[in-house]
Amino acid sequence: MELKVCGMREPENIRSLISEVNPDWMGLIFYPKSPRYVPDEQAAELKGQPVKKVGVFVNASEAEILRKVDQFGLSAIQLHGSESPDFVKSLAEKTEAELWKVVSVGTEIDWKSLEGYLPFVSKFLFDTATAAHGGSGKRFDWKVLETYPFDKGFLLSGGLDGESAEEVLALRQQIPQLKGVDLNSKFEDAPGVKNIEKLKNFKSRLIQSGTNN
Ligand SMILES: O=C(O)c1ccccc1NCC(=O)[C@H](O)[C@H](O)COP(=O)(O)O
Repeated sequence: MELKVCGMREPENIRSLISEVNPDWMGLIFYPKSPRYVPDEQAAELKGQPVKKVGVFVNASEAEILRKVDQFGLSAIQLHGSESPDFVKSLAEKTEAELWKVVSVGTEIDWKSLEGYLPFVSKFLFDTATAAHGGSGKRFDWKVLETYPFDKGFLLSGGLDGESAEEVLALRQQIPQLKGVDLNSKFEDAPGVKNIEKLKNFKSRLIQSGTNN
């Protein structure tokens, strides 16, 4: 299973994350209204960190996204707003970075509306719909994923906590397209500061169950 730890910002905390947790992905939030917002001034320090970085954007312009890809050395772009398939297509023509489309989940999902993204995204990420867009610490009802109709892999997000590992693994038995998890506010000591022990514990629970691949 892939592990993404989102909302990182503090250099010391990032160094501990990489050396002690070694996630597949580290999320940097470029949405100015987020309490986890990463300002441009941190680019020089964060760009060289030895972990794949995914930038989180909410309805940002194409130029802004491409600038951050370069500045921060992003390997992936997480589109967390209402970006259209045409917007994603245009971006795909201009960057080598992977594109991830977030699906904000309320009570149901219109699978047909996601078809237009399929040629351009490497994965979907399902998160709980809230006014703040992300980082809510709230779960949605995972039952809506039981009818997931595509081969494309996806990440599960939204309110995952230390107790979620076993439930995630059980869900993966049902839905093999579930390729990984996205951890954020439930693993924080403060916005943008992760509790490394909690993350290590979660990861070891995934590994102990023998499916961390
Ligand atoms: O985390 C934020 O502050 C945030 C704000 C606006 C858009 C996206 C944001 N986070 C992106 C993520 O991928 C989070 O990990 C995801 O929303 C899950 O967060 P949580 O429910 O706290 O686990």
